[in-house]
Amino acid sequence: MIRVGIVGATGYSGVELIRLLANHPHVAVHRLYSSSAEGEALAGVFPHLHQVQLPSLEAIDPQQMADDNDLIFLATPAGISAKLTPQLVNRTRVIDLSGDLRLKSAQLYQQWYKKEPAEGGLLEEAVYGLPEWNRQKIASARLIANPGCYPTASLLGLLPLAETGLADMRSWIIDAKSGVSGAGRSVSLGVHFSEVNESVSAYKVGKHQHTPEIEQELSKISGEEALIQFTPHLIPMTRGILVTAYGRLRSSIDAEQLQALYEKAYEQEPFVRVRKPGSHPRTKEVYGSNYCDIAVHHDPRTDRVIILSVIDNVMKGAAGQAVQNMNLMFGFAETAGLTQLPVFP
Ligand SMILES: NC(=O)C1=CN([C@@H]2O[C@H](COP(=O)(O)OP(=O)(O)OC[C@H]3O[C@@H](n4cnc5c(N)ncnc54)[C@H](OP(=O)(O)O)[C@@H]3O)[C@@H](O)[C@H]2O)C=CC1
Ligand SMILES: CC(=O)N[C@@H](CCC(=O)OP(=O)(O)O)C(=O)O
Repeated sequence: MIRVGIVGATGYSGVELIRLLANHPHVAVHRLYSSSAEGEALAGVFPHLHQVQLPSLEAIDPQQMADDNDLIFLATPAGISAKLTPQLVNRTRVIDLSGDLRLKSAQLYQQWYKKEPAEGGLLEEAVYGLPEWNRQKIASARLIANPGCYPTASLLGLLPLAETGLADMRSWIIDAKSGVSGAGRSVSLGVHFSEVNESVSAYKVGKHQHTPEIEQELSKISGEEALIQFTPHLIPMTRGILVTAYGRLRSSIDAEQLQALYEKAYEQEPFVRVRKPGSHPRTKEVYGSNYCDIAVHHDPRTDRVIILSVIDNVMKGAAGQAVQNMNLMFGFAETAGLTQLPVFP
């Protein structure tokens, strides 16, 4: 059994990590840390955890945290990991769920997150934790930058095409919709029930912090500079992301070839399911699971490729993917603790 500590256990990704790790065969949830509720029981924050055996919330003390845990998950807002990780990484392993360590360029981080970047050495060392495309590096890493929720759905959808060199990497428009849990648990007017319910809105148009992350990873795999148009929308539901991506190819490919390309790319992957032609995945069909479901279409009239990709933002978009990364880092079965089927209906 490895000893795992979670910082940010009182948040949505943190409590989802607990749900997954409570049933993990090789993990003990050893320590929980909080910046606001030290000394309290987690069940005081989350009554659904009443009578579940869990450690109480402790103050954040990096020295002690490194001594006490084989792995620390940082399920904290942007800006925290940049400060905590340098004190942890030489002494324990770290999986950061925030955006602090995903961008290799400190200047891009500053520009899109409007915060002080982590030191250069950390940005260089952090391994981008998208297992389907970076499995080997993850397995030997001591520091993982867990991908963002929108990038996870977008990249799993686009990378098989990006890899072939067939796609025009400056032509892609990514239209994405997210449930409200993507914004985390803290209260704000933007996620107030009466403002979100029965309404759909775009936000951060042309300014969303996941834009450079998606471009960075598309560029890495395609070998050319990707430039995307990314627009996120908020939808009145709790969990789920639907990405609809539109792009052009440099040379024509028919629908059967496109389908075969995706089926081959993901045939060995436990968590990516390529749908049959004509099927349109719904967020409900991955709810509560670590699956990403993808469908690919070619519209011969406009000569555009349309990719649909759905995930549960708290699972494959955050905690589920973090557990998948942990499994790889520690040599456990990749699916350990992650075999839940989607909750349906
Ligand atoms: N929700 C989602 O779908 C996704 C979230 N993420 C990322 O994961 C991270 C966590 O997100 P999420 O769980 O939604 O966020 P929440 O807002 O739900 O929870 C974040 C937690 O961080 C802790 N925290 C706040 N300030 C500090 C601080 N100064 N020092 C230490 N801890 C602090 C809080 O716990 P306490 O008060 O107990 O310290 C809080 O409960 C974020 O970086 C987010 O962007 C990534 C992908 C998807
Ligand atoms: C619905 C909603 O608000 N979603 C959040 C998801 C991003 C997130 O979780 O932040 P990082 O991945 O950058 O850490 C947003 O759009 O900012």
